[in-house]
Amino acid sequence: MNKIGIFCSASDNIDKMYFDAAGQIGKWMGTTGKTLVYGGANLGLMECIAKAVKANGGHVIGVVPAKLEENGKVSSLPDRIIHTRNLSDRKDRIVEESDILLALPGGVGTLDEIFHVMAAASIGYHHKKVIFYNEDGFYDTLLAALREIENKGFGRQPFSDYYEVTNTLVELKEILTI
Ligand SMILES: Nc1ncnc2c1ncn2[C@@H]1O[C@H](COP(=O)(O)O)[C@@H](O)[C@H]1O
Repeated sequence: MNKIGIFCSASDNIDKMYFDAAGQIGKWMGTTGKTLVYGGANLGLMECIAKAVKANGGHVIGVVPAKLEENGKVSSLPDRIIHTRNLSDRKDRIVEESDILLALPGGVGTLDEIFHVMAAASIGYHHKKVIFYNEDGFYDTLLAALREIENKGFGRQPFSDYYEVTNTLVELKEILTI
C-alpha cells in the first residue's frame, strides 16, 4: 500500500498520546516512502501527521473543499492540493486517491468519513477497507455498536469486508506494508 488516506482529528485539545502516535505513524510513512492523502488542514492530528510524513521524506496530498480554503485553515505542508467543491466530493476524492483508508482517533468529521467509505463499499463503489487504529481502545464503543448492528442482521455482507481493526503500531505497519 503506497497511498494511505488518513482520517483524523482536527482538534488541538486532545491528549498528547494521540499526537505521539500520529507522529510515529507519519514518521514511518515518510521513511518507507508512502504518500499521505488527507484533509489538508493545519489543525490537530492532521497537521501533526503531515509534518511527520514530510520531515521524513514522504509525499503529502491535501484534499481541500472550498469552504475550508475560505476559512484560511489550509496547511502549507502538502506537495499537492486537490480542490473540491464540498465535503461530499472531497470524501470521494480521498477514496479515489488512496489505496487504503486509515482512521485515527477523531470526532464527527472523522466518523462521517469512515462511514462514507464503508457505505460506498457496501454497495460496490469500491473495494477499499477502512483500518481503525484503535489506540488505547478509542474505538471500542463504536466497534461494539457495529458488531451489534451486524449480529442483528443489518449488514448486507460481513462488515469485515469493509473494515479491519489494529490495536498497535506494529499491527498497523503489517497491514499497511502488504
Ligand atoms: N477545518 C477542517 N479542515 C479540513 N478538514 C477538516 C476540518 N475539520 C474537519 N475536517 C475533516 O474531518 C476530519 C476531522 O474532523 P473531526 O471532527 O476533528 O474528526 C478530518 O479527517 C478532515 O478530513
